[in-house]
Amino acid sequence: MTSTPTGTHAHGGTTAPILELADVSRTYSTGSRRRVVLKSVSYIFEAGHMYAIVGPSGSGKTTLLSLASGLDAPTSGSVRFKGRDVAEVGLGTYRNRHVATVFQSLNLLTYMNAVQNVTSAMEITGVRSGSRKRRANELLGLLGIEPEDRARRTLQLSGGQQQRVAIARALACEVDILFADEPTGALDHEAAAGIIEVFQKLAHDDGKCVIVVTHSRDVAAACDKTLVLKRGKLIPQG
Ligand SMILES: Nc1ncnc2c1ncn2[C@@H]1O[C@H](COP(=O)(O)OP(=O)(O)OP(=O)(O)O)[C@@H](O)[C@H]1O
Repeated sequence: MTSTPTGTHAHGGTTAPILELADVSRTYSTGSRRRVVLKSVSYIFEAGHMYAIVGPSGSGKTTLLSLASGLDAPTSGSVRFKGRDVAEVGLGTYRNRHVATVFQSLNLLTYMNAVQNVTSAMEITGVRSGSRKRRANELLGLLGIEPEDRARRTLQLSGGQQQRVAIARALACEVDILFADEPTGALDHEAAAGIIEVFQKLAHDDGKCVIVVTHSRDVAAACDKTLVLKRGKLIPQG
């Protein structure tokens, strides 16, 4: 999809640079061995767009997501949110207030039920207490979690249901950027299509920036832009 000079795109929403990777490198050192996973990666992500990051296993996709979401800091270069270095914003503030992440490992609180998982995340991001439970139920419903399953501890839910609860939790945070690492990995075709539709609405109707790491061709095809990570470089396709 192409942006017009006025900052609108084909879906009618506005676009604006929201996240910038500026000359970002990440090196891991284990013993005497140094491995450069990202080499001076620069890219500007815009609000209102959905991006796919693809690449071979071990190419550094999760590393890139960790840096962009403030979980990890680059060895050199900077990650900028709305023009400010996230180190200056504070990694904790950036993670809690401005971005939400669906991890491959989901990180659900398994002793809590689905609704509690969603509302506890809202508490951290400062969503008004009066509306939390209603919004949690709304999102879980949207993602196909039935009322009786919402009250069960997430440990008792299937892998696909847990993945959808993790997505509901991320959506509940009302942040500017949503990161997701293989968000459809545990889902069948129909459920995956539903998730993709939710992500597209989030980008195109609500003006969020959605960045998805995926091995799925279907997910990549549904995104506005695909970026390939290969030999430490991030290469836009098309
Ligand atoms: N904490 C770490 N310490 C040392 N090396 C690491 C660390 N995290 C990742 N690596 C290495 O960095 C490289 C990139 O890993 P990363 O998990 O980012 O790749 P990926 O593209 O997400 O892989 P996959 O598609 O298999 O999930 C790999 O060689 C990995 O072994």
